[in-house]
Amino acid sequence: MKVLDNQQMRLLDRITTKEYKIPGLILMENAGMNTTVEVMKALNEDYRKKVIIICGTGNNGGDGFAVARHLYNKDVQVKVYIVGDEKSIQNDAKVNFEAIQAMRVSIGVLKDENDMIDFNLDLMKSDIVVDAIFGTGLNKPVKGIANEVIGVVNKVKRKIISVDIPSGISGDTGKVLGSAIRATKTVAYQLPKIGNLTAPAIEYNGELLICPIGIPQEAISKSQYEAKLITEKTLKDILPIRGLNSHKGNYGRALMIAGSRGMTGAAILASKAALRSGVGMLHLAIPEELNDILETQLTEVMTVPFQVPKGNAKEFTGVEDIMGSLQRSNVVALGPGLGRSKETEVIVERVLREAKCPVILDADALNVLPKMLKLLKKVKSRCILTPHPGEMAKLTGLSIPEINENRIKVAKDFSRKYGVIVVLKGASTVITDEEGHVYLNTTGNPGMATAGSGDVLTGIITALVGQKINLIGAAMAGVYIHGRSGDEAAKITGEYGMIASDMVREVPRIITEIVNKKKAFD
Ligand SMILES: NC(=O)C1=CN([C@@H]2O[C@H](COP(=O)(O)OP(=O)(O)OC[C@H]3O[C@@H](n4cnc5c(N)ncnc54)[C@H](O)[C@@H]3O)[C@@H](O)[C@H]2O)[C@@H](O)CC1
Ligand SMILES: Nc1ncnc2c1ncn2[C@@H]1O[C@H](COP(=O)(O)OP(=O)(O)O)[C@@H](O)[C@H]1O
Ligand SMILES: [K+]
Repeated sequence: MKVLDNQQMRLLDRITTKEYKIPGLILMENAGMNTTVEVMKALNEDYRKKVIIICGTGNNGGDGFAVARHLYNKDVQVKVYIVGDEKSIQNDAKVNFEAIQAMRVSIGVLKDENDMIDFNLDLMKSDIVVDAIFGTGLNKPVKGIANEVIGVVNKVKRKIISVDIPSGISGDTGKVLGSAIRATKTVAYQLPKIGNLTAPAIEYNGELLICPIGIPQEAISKSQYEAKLITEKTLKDILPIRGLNSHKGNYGRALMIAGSRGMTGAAILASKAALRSGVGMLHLAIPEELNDILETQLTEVMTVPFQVPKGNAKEFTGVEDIMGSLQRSNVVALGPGLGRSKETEVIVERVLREAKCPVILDADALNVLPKMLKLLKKVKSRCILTPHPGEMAKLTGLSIPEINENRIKVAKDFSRKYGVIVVLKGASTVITDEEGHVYLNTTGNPGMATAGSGDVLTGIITALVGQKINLIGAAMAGVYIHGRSGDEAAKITGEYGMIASDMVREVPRIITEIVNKKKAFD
């Protein structure tokens, strides 16, 4: 599904009205109708409940007036408040404004401090608030009366339904411009905007619903977009159905270089996740002293034990055993629990110089990478990097807040500069490729903020690349499946107590569910 910025959304609206001859008023009517359905659900057919609709003077406010009209017609107790000067209401919004005036819907105007007294009283008596102050037209920080209104609405703890985007959130970036409504539910129109899907806005949306408003599919298919949202439908085109006559050789021979003393768990989690994601054969390179432990834990994995020198890393001849295995592999992943030793540096450097197959770099491989960043450009195959914001900070020299405020830009710039795929992890994971394409994932939950969760992701992506899924497809499918596995695990265990192994357990079921739907579809 396409994800647009404000300007792209405005352009799509304009094309719909100009080229497809669908008046803006029809779109507004659909938007109003669909939002009314959500308000009715929130009312739960209790007509004693009161609804306050706060409208700005632009088209977002126009949608709010349309909602007011429909609710009033259904005998719901509605009060509309306008933030700003009603004289500046124009065009489609004006049509709806004049309609509710003619219908004698109760309307108040909020221009200054004095108007806040009645508003506050009404707010206390209300059950549901519809937020139609600003939508995609917000173009500067919220100040003055609008800022005050947002402040009191957030404090009063009512159910809040935001129209298109929580007011105060930039549709372009997801940043809070001054202050923003913290909604219970957001009804986004036709397509999500960047601001609906990127942090920090995801804290403000509440439940996000995407409602069609009648923009023609053809116009959508031609429209420009900033990013694509990864959905189950995306995966149906990525995950292959296994041939009846296939054998393990068809599903890849992956090499995982992971684990060190004190961090064998990372190697175990990444390996199990890879096996549970369908890789044909998995080799795990680990320091020889850990071989027995890992062989006992991982029945189906073949280990590649290597010698680690006691003193001088220059005598690290064990790296040749890893390189030997690398030559026979069709994907290599390195980093989980590898440690930040000199040996890790040698391994990462040798893999980057010698690998002919795709390379997946995570965790400690990323931690030592800043010393040899230029090598990324020399890799014979393609690379996927899976940093969390802390690792990305080391790779870019930016601070973690700088990264989190500009997640898409940071990932995109890095992908372009070094010619790699970046999976910037965290709530709403961003994936970018060498050509500047951006993909967003919204599966997952805060329960996944637990040690080992990233190792599971690396395992899944490795297995998918091993199964010859193209790299960007594997990254997309990997983060989606990983997030869904986290969501399933949270349903059983809850977010507090879930651990990375719980996610691994859910991975095969999620993949099967998606592939079965694909089979039914085909
Ligand atoms: N055909 C269309 O264009 C459609 C638009 N729709 C709605 O229209 C919205 C976009 O409408 P608009 O482009 O009119 O803009 P908005 O209604 O989002 O708000 C912008 C209005 O507020 C003012 N403004 C912006 N930032 C401000 C600030 N910080 N403080 C005070 N005033 C500020 C602007 O000057 C403008 O008048 C969408 O989010 C959606 O809800 C829908 O009705 C569907 C159809
Ligand atoms: N709040 C959240 N919502 C969705 N996904 C999350 C959230 N917190 C963490 N995750 C996911 O969990 C994983 C954590 O990975 P990482 O930070 O590398 O953990 P570790 O190094 O302990 O394995 C990432 O894939 C991340 O996207
Ligand atoms: K809004």
